[in-house]
Amino acid sequence: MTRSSQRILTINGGSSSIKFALFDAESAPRQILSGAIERIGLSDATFRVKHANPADSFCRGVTARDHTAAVDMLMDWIEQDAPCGVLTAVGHRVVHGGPKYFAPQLITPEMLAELQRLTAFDPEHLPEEILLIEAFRHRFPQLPQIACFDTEFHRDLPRVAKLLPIPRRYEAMGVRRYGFHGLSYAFLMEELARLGDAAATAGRVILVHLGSGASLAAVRDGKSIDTSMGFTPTSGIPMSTRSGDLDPGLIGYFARTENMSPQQFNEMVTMQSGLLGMSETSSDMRDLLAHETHDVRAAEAVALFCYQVKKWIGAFAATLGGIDTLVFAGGIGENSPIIRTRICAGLEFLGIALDENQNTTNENVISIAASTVAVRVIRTDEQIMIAKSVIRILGIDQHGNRSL
Ligand SMILES: Nc1ncnc2c1ncn2[C@@H]1O[C@H](COP(=O)(O)OP(=O)(O)O)[C@@H](O)[C@H]1O
Ligand SMILES: CC(=O)OP(=O)(O)O
Ligand SMILES: [Mg+2]
Repeated sequence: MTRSSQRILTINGGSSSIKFALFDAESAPRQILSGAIERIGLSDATFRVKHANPADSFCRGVTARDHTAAVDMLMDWIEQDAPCGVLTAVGHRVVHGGPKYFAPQLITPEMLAELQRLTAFDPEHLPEEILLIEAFRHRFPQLPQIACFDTEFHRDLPRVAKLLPIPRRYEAMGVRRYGFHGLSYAFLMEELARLGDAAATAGRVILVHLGSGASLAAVRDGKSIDTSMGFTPTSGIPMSTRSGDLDPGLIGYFARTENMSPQQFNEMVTMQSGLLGMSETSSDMRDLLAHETHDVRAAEAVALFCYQVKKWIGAFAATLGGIDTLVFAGGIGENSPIIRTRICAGLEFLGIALDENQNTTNENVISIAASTVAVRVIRTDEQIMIAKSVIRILGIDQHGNRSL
């Protein structure tokens, strides 16, 4: 088979979107296109593709009433229209692997059965991710599929950061802190190393991933030593629609006063809270920034978000014994100077000082030269991390040939 004809598809399935990318199947994968089906389940769902060749790029309204319809649409497009070549493998981001799965690996029927069992660990991500894997298996039964777990980066958290202060017996059932956004964090650490930031291998780094889901990681000498998300991705800082950490007493309070069931509580803290819950208008940070001057709810949502991120940076500075490098990533972290300014305001005592000109234009380094902390903005890329794992696991060489 010729070098250019083989492709790897990477998939990042979320609760209302399927993001994907196509790569050349080569030892150093090159992205050919990226795309997404978004707003699945809503009347204004879209299917968009971004390709180096504008003629192959598009964004169109589609009917995608659920994930089954959306993945069928994606597979039809791959079979019929995509500048796809021969699909060699599919790599999936799988948010939770529970206590059993961390390293990227070939998806087997046994793993799928175990992931089904684990859906209680992450009912917001796993059911859709399993559905996507099953759909590809059904349509392309010979195609190898690889799972890349978001928990791997935090696999060796120190014991004190893994434990939950609840009765000990639950730990044996896998109830502990895991941490997520690991593909993004692994990419950021590779980028730091590539940029020659010494803290990437020997130093104290705080990674701040602010997307729809958002979390922070404290990294010492290249290893995650704590992270803001725990047992599920609902914990930590407030997010687009997730609450982040809450007083556990609320569960009993709402059960008594509102007759709220566990399912309703879960729905509230995952889908109706965070920026959306506080603002009562939007889960999108851009909307809130546009309305904060005339809508106190938007202003308070933004203020609480920045305050919580600042608090976690302070906590992780204590955990690490100081900071050498602070990295902002994710849709908010990469694109919003005002949010970065508000988060960093008052952190001068830690050695963090932003260069407002550099910050305003989203430069790679946004701290002043005299700042003892290098503050960076890095465009994260979870898809390339998946593609690299697929290539490694299938033993694909520089000519696109598989050895495994
Ligand atoms: N220029 C911007 N200013 C502020 N927020 C932004 C900007 N661009 C994107 N965002 C925010 O980024 C978030 C989405 O981040 P992203 O990493 O794309 O999410 P996902 O986790 O779904 O991949 C949204 O809240 C969006 O408002
Ligand atoms: C782990 C997680 O929160 O993922 P996402 O940001 O895609 O929701
Ligand atoms: Mg995300």
